[in-house]
Amino acid sequence: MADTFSLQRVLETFRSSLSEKKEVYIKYYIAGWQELVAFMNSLGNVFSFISKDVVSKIQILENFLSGENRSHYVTIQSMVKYELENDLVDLTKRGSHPESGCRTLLRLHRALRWLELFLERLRTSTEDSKTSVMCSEAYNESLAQHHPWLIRKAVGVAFCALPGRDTFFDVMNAGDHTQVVALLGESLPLIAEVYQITEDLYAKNNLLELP
Ligand SMILES: CCCCCCCC/C=C\CCCCCCCC(=O)N[C@@H](COP(=O)(O)O)[C@H](O)/C=C/CCCCCCCCCCCCC
Repeated sequence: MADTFSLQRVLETFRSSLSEKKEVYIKYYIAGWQELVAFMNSLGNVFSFISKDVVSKIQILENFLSGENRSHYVTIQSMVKYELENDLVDLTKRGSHPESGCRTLLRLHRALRWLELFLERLRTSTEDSKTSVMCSEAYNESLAQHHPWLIRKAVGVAFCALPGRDTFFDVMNAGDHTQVVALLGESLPLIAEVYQITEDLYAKNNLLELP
């Protein structure tokens, strides 16, 4: 991973995550999240409880990717098939498989929806738009529905420490504001496609509420 965040690289990793058959490569999906975590770390310690959670989930998936059953963890589709066929997923309450690939990836999948909603707000924002408002609106429409009160409160506090819109645009390292907006316009359909493919797969297999 490079030192400085670049929106272009996030776009490339999510683009690489889609196979010709429209399956999602876990390796690149994780790489996209690693880029985003690097960005979040650059925002300061107030976000460390969030990035630690993402890093631990990335680590769980990386262990599957390099473990003895790695051939089943190439795509999200192959992972779901393998874990379901071999009863490796806690479907209704946490039991012998508390850290299955399916439930771990589901947490990142829900966060991807937050990202999509937030970036769409950023893309269409105006000079006086507040990142904290855009972030919390996107959060309330997505992840918040899956988080208990205490987490929602902590996340609300963290949002207040977000830098302004101009800083976000600069940190993306994608040129001037017009170029950033154009790149966001290119990135969002890709992120949305990866999200939708995963959502449909999880819905088809009744995996959207894994404990
Ligand atoms: C393109 C540049 C601009 C955007 C860059 C954004 C970078 C964001 C990077 C990561 C986003 C956060 C991902 C959060 C994943 C949360 C997964 C989750 O829901 N975990 C909870 C449930 O897990 P289990 O307990 O069931 O294992 C866990 O309880 C949560 C813990 C921490 C709170 C997570 C809050 C997420 C808030 C999302 C907004 C992040 C704001 C970042 C600001 C840029």
